[in-house]
Amino acid sequence: MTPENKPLIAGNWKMNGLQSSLETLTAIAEGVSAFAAKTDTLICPPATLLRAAAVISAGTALRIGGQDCHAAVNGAYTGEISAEMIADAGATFVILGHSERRTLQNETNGEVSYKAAAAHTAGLTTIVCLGETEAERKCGQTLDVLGRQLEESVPDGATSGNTVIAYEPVWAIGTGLTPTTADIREAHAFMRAALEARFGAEGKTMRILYGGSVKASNAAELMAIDNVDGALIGGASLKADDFLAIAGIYEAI
Ligand SMILES: O=C(CO)COP(=O)(O)O
Repeated sequence: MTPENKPLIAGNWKMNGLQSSLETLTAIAEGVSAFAAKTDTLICPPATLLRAAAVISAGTALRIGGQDCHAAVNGAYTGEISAEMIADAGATFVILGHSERRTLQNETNGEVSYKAAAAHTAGLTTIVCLGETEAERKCGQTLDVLGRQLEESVPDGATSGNTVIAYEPVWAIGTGLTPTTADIREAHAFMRAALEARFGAEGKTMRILYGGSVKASNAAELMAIDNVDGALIGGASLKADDFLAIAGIYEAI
């Protein structure tokens, strides 16, 4: 990582969060300042809370992101949200290609790449998610899948400033299961090499997060693995204490 690229602890609230959840966001925004010298922090709430979250976090170290955007700048796309709208709400990041979207919305690598290019144009930093299914892992295809997803989902023009990769094995999401340390090390080393081969120095410093059943009890061990530059957290980001416990682990390192 470059000096300006600290580890990133990011929370994905998925389809969770009402106006009352802004109390949690406020507690997180207040709490992360203690770790800001060593760690970047981000919460991606549902779209309905984006603007309020951006207002609450303004002036704090906490960054706010969307969970998806459309590839088009604007137009007749009922129900969709553009990258520019996310930026206009005050957010600076967007998660793209999450496996829940790849699976439920049949989102393809190509679509993720178009969305990422649109997000970069709007000035957003993208978190491009990838990861193998349980069946792919069992067939020994994990690295092939990661290589293809990286190649096809990350657009040309990606830099260490505008792009973060998140490795989220599909079978580890919300299950309490995580890959072994050796498996994560192998996957992240493989992705690092692929990013360097394609993006040179930028690929060397692009952050690669691990996601999938990250909790306060396993975060320190997971974040200590080579080429793991932070975490993308689902369930454990919904409670301020849990999220802050994870965001604080770099203080001890
Ligand atoms: O999908 C995830 C984050 O994007 C991970 O979810 P969990 O942390 O709940 O396993």
